[in-house]
Amino acid sequence: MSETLLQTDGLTKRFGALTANDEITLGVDRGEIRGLIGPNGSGKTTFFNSLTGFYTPDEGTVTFDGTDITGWESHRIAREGVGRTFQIAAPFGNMTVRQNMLAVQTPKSVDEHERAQEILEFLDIDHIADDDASGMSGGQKKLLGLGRVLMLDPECILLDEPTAGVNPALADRILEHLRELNDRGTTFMIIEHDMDVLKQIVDTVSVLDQGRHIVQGTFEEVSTDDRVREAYLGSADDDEVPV
Ligand SMILES: Nc1ncnc2c1ncn2[C@@H]1O[C@H](COP(=O)(O)OP(=O)(O)OP(=O)(O)O)[C@@H](O)[C@H]1O
Repeated sequence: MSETLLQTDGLTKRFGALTANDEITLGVDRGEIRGLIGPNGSGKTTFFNSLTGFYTPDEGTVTFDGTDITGWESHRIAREGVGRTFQIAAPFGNMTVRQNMLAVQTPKSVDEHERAQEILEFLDIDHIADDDASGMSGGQKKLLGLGRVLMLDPECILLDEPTAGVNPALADRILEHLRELNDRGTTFMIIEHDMDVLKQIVDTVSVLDQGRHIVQGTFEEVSTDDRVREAYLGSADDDEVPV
């Protein structure tokens, strides 16, 4: 039987009169790659923010590996084992790629230089380690964002559009890195608008619509579900309907 690593129960986040996350109950199994989809404004990024301490949820709980982490500060959640990347990867531009990696506060027991070098090599960006991070391409910045998350050796990583705006060759390499990390045991939850990317990598998909978790299943199950089609057709993004 599978084991749940990350669980939300009734997670709710409001902005004034708007309920951006409406009682979301969802569990991610240890070792899986879960996709998180939904039309624009359905609450995906808010969900990541509420899970990782960037927002304080109004109601509900978040449990990670059996520990209630609801309302914890983001750096404490990161140290507990939940990493996350952002839609817009924004490294410190006045620092080198390596300095960006070393800016992550690792536990004292870790040789941060050795770990940074290993990760830069793993992600194939070690050849630009001593270049200014501001000169990186969008895709390389996404890799650096992932690299910074890996400095804390997280058990679970939440990725916000890891291949958006990245050229197809580099996007394929990012997916390969994610698969390799998953093979080594890392659990992922991935927000991704590109259904071609999603179906290549996910085990299961959760769908949000207007803040609610409406459907969960395999990519095939979700993409043929009438509720999902209705959610997308009711939004401005008809071209994004998963088919
Ligand atoms: N800080 C905030 N203050 C007020 N409203 C917000 C805030 N963050 C998000 N919202 C609103 O909450 C709703 C959900 O937004 P969210 O960014 O989570 O959606 P999303 O599914 O990630 O969208 P997208 O696919 O466009 O990135 C939207 O109506 C948005 O305008």
